[in-house]
Amino acid sequence: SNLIFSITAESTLMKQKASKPVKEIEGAAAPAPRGPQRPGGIEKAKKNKNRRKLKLKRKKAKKAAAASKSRNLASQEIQKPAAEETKPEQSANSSLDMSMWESLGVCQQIVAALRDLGFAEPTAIQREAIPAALRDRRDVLGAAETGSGKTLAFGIPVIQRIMTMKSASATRAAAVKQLADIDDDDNDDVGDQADAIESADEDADQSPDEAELAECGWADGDIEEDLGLLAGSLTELGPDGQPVGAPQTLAYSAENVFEDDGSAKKRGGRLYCLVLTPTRELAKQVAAHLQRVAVHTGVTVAAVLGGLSAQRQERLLAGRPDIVVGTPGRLWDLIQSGQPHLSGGLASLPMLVLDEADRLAEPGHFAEMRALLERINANANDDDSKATSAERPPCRRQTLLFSATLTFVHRPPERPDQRRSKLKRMRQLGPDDRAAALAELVGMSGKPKLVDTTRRVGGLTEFRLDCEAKDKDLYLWWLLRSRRGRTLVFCASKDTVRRLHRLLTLLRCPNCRPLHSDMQQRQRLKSLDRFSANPDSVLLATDVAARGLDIPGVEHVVHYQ
Ligand SMILES: Nc1ncnc2c1ncn2[C@@H]1O[C@H](COP(=O)(O)OP(=O)(O)OP(=O)(O)O)[C@@H](O)[C@H]1O
Repeated sequence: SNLIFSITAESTLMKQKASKPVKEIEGAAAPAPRGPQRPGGIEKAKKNKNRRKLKLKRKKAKKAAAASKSRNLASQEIQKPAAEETKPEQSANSSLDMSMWESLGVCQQIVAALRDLGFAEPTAIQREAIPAALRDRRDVLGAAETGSGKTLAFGIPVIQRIMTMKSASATRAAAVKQLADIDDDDNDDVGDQADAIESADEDADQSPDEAELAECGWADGDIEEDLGLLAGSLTELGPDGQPVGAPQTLAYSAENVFEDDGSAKKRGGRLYCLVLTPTRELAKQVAAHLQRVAVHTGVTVAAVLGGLSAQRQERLLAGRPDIVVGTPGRLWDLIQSGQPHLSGGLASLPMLVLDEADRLAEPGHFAEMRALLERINANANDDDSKATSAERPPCRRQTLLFSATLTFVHRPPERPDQRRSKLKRMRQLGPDDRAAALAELVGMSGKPKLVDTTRRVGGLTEFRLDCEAKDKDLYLWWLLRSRRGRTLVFCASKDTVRRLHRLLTLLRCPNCRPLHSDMQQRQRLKSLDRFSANPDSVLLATDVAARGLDIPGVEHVVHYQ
């Protein structure tokens, strides 16, 4: 049958090929007969030549007539087929309803990129974190499981806030230019002028300088290799923050970064955001993700990775990307070596992101992360003191911390002096207190917005019941009496399972069965069967015995600790 199929397919193809030219010719003119040329038949050849000329003339005349006829037709009608051809590709995402993003306050340039990616709706963590970070400018502590879209939950507010800050800085620069152009001796508002000029000077100080770049070892050779790590788009923004003209996708090159007419200097600027990730791979992934969303915004992103040579890193950072993504170790090395974009940028860093903070808090990373945080926080404090002296506008840093779980604060980093007491204190904290403790560690300002979608996975609701040890049995009994449905009670030891089984049987708790590793296999299977078969039953189990069991329809899980 394979053979038959293959022949059928081929003959269909051949038929199509054969029919196509026929169809085309039918619509135009009759094909010229292609007979074999007999050598020596000059007369005949001449006749044939004349005939071909005549046919060519007729064909041209027909074509001209058709063209003039078509000119008289409505232009839309002529272009219709071409438009229809491109339509399917364009309409794939253009029909998406992006109103949910808009309702979160996401700007058009970012919505356009999300549309290109086919992301019609925000995920749960994005729905909650974006307005808090973007509209309310709050610090955010976000917890959501892997693959839930955490990168854009912090990435969108970061990119959009940078757009706003850059636009404000462009407005200031324009104001300074205007002021410089006006020769106004009677200007009362001298203070304002001075402020505007000062901020313009700050901007100018942060522009890339070619001599500085040369010092950093910039050479034309490897520029192409860097393109994948430093990319973005260029959209000129007007004073109102809206794009002027069509967005241009940028492929960075030597020309458009350093040898243009000065626009590169305008583009390169301060460090707006530092994103810390625990691994190189994640840094690369996060940077790529942010770049895709920033494609129409003019915001630039660079990943500083452990595997890159120091020279290449210097070159990347010499481009003064708005966002730098990297691991704490590598970033700390660069800061210590005095890398100007990073060291200078920390002095008044507007935004800080900790991605996968639970892993960043592990001992392997924590020493460097703490050093980095201390440096950033020290600078922020310096900045605050300057702000009060009215030399500069106050710059409150916004911190966004995301993690797969917030439970990592159970395992705080080693602090030899306070180790025991702090551990003990953390264990006693509830989720909100834990978040607050973490916020304090990172140096978050105010009360951060806590967004934890892990507590709501699949409609799961988690409660904790605090009580005296002597009242634990009473509360368990109360729980089992007040909540009907299949209930699994995890116990820490076999002895507890035995004791609770005896107690609950005495208290006439119905359909209560034990499960632990000292039981015979037959008894264990019986307990499991009864529990699975009865929708209103209780299984008292050690976590070792019950691990990996897949029992459908469990209504309640109790951790008897
Ligand atoms: N709103 C959305 N709609 C559809 N897909 C999305 C949306 N947001 C993110 N994604 C996609 O979901 C995938 C997971 O996103 P992301 O990497 O941000 O998750 P994560 O929570 O950070 O996971 P991890 O912990 O593994 O890093 C990515 O491929 C991303 O492109």
